[in-house]
Amino acid sequence: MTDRNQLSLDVDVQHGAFHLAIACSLPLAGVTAIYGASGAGKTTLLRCIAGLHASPHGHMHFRQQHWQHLPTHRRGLAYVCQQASLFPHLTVSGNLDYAQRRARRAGHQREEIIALFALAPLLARAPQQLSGGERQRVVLARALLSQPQLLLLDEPFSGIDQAQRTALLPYIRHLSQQLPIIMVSHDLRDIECLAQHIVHLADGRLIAQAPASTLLPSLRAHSDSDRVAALEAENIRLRAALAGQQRLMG
Ligand SMILES: Nc1ncnc2c1ncn2[C@@H]1O[C@H](COP(=O)(O)OP(=O)(O)OP(=O)(O)O)[C@@H](O)[C@H]1O
Repeated sequence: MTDRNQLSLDVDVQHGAFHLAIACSLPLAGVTAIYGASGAGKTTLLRCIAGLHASPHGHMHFRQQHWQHLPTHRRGLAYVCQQASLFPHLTVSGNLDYAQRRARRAGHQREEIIALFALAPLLARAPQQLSGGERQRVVLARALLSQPQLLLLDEPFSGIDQAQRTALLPYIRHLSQQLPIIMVSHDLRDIECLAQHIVHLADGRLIAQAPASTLLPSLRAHSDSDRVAALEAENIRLRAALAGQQRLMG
């Protein structure tokens, strides 16, 4: 049996040529960030936790419950995928009502959630009338209406601009004081702002996991040198293209 405050997992998933094999225990407090480059397997790992990818030979324990063979809807979690959408034909209020009707337990906290996400002025609007940040607040509120024990967020800031991102951060920080969050991100700024613990993946493998304060300095140093290398490569490409054009023009 595992610690009550940990999610312990051992997953092994093959997607064509991609192989994810991860065994670790994640703290169930605050925000745990799953970090890595594009294609590292972050979303695949999150979907395994959600029960959306089967890993028949592994194991998964959440607060001493066996999750290995439990379907998604019985795990008591909420999963907010990248660019999660709202029903376009329903207002914000209608979207929340729909989620509440589908919740397993009787929802008594609708008003609380509306206040928490400052949604009162938006209730009568259609999803098309919301900014990206407002839409994300509704998506998070909708996820919370199911009263989850764990919230999974896949790139919660994708598709929204810097100002909206800054406005959304305190909502997620506040939520993380109420329930554990596991968040996928490839952006160290988000992780710095939110995460207490980091799981670093590369090519489907666990590279490191540690408290954010321990791991962030080395991740920052790596990401700076990656950025410099990418800029240099772009510079070389542009100079070669320019030289080619000059040759063509004689
Ligand atoms: N259903 C699938 N079938 C086949 N290959 C898949 C499937 N899902 C993901 N992959 C592949 O698995 C690898 C990991 O994908 P995943 O989405 O987990 O990476 P990621 O780290 O979340 O990347 P990103 O940051 O770009 O979203 C990728 O090479 C992807 O093409």
